[in-house]
Amino acid sequence: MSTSAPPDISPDHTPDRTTDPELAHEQAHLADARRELARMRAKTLATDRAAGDAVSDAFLAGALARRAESLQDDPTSTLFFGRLDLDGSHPDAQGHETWYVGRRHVSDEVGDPLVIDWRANLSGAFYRASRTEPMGVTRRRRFGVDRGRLTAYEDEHLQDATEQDTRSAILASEIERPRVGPMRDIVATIQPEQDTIVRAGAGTTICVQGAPGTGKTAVGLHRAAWLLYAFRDKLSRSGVLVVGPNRAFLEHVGAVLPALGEVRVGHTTVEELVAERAPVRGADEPAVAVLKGDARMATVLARAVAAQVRPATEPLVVPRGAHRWRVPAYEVEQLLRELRERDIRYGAARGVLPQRLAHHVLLAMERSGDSPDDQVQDAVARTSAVKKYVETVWPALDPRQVLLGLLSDADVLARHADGVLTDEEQRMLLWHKPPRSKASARWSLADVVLLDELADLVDRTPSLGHVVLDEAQDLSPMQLRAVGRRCSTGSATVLGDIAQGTTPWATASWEESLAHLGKAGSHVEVLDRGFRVPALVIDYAARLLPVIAPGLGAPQSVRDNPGRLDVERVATEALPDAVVDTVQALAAEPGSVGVIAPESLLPALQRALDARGASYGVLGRDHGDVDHQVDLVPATVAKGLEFDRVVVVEPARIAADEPDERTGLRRLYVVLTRAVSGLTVLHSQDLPELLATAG
Ligand SMILES: Nc1ncnc2c1ncn2[C@@H]1O[C@H](COP(=O)(O)OP(=O)(O)OP(=O)(O)O)[C@@H](O)[C@H]1O
Repeated sequence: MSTSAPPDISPDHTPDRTTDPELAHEQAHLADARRELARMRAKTLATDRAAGDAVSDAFLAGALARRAESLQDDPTSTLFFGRLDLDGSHPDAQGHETWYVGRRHVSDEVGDPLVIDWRANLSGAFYRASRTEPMGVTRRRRFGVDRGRLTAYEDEHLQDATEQDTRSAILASEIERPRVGPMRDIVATIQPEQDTIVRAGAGTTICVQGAPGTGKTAVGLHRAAWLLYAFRDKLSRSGVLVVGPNRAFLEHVGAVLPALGEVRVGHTTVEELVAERAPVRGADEPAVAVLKGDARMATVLARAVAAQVRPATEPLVVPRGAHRWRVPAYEVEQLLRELRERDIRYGAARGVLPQRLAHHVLLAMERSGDSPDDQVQDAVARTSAVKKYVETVWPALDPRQVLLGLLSDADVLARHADGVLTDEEQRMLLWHKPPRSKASARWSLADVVLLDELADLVDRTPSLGHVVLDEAQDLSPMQLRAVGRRCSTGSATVLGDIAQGTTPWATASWEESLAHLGKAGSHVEVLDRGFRVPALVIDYAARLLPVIAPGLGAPQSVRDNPGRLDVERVATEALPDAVVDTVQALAAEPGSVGVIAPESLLPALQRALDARGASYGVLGRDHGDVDHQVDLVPATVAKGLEFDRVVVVEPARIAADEPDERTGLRRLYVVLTRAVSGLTVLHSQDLPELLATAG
């Protein structure tokens, strides 16, 4: 590999930017591309917005405004970060030898591309071409950039057998940069194993198991952006959704897709996803929540809904003029049986029932010599006699009423749970003090997930085109079903790490999770190169792995910097001040600082920080609209986040706050793996045994 490295990469190889002709040539191409982008934008702004009628005009104006916005140049960034030189063998080369790869497509007046989108077919070679499979690439060039200027380039001549592979300094500098603010995109440095996941087809559900910091979240978000590019028509209609563990996480990752030009992707949590069914106002004991999240509940609920259809014991009688038309009960019963056997939702069957009954009335009319037409059938279907009859045999359902019945009445529950749940399990489910009505019930999150299942049994939940489900290891089978029904006709990207499962219902295997999601048999890919956590820190955290996830390995840190690890014991009463001292020392350098502590210690830490005039935010409480260098993070909120430097306070207590030892140590594993450059552990209690003993 030949390089021309900038001061910010390696001071030993500083090129003279003013005289390096190659860099000057590339800088000139960048200037051309900027000019053409400005031209494209000006043309869009000058486009006539009158399409004909007012609605079309408004639609066109909106589309043009969005396009103009997406064509806005960002002077702090460059329009491309890579270049491909191709031989004639690449199928998409179209006679061009040189292609520049960037965040968006830029073309000149006659339509010739100056920059191609990183998601275009051809760009795949930028990420995946190798010496063993050059994909028609003779030279791959990566650019070092600094504040909107090209500062360096690195070349790989993939078809030159004499050239040695060397480590990319540009990739290294990207990975080593101090973290500030929310997560950034990684388009310039997506790795080959990541790119394979990003570009998996629209119909493909893929599950990624990866240790902390292996880029799962980054890959999931880039996959969403790629899908929206490659299948724009289909997916912009059906929609793409990102589901993450909590709001703090969504705020951390929420800027990535807009930065890639995708502003219409929803970001939500499982809790928010099902919130339309009822507000969460109660909580369950862990054992009850585990049971309510068990997939067997789906069978109980399906039975409860099916049982709402009542046998037809009376004939249907429809008065019309001087006549009273009758459909005998056995005929209605036959009709109900047919509808029950069809694979349609309760509500859909109820919707067609009036017409079916009316049709039988019509048959009776015909038998008596009348010749009624379709309008008569419609009129009969709308009569109050038919409506009332439908209400008795196939009543309207409120999911909350059905669940209220199940959880408050032992007989009702026994009828539907017989052979599915044990007597003991049925006892656990029943409310000790049933609420008076569905409106006064204090539904727990697990209840609301059951309501979501019930709602779907009544009326099919619309499916999106694609769902990216992050931290998926933490979802119960019933929660996975809730997400799965939202991509039942689409596909999913399922991201997680079994070792980071911190719920009592966390999954033991991806095969199981995928089956509950409705995507059984989907491919599971493992990522094992760690881009976040430096070696010293990951080795320390990995001491927990044999207990929390036997069989799973630690990531191989690809960071050059081994990182810093300090473990310090202080007296209990001195702990808050020791935390503030450490935070102030760490905050003297650029980069974010996360102080991760057990919930119960937060008030004392806040008092100590306030007393010393420190400026900080509290994640999970404050909204992410203000960026603080220092964040106080309850241990339960830390999942998926990263900070340049992390202070973990009182690990033994973080572990002890969880319902069992394994979950406690898994929580600890999560918090110990948030650091990009350094980890400080401050404790007054003894450390958990696995951390205390040298690894
Ligand atoms: N190819 C890459 N180039 C540069 N940075 C990368 C790359 N892949 C991942 N990263 C960076 O590594 C860090 C960790 O990535 P990410 O948060 O996606 O990991 P994760 O596997 O989801 O971690 P966790 O399991 O802890 O949630 C992020 O800062 C991300 O930008």
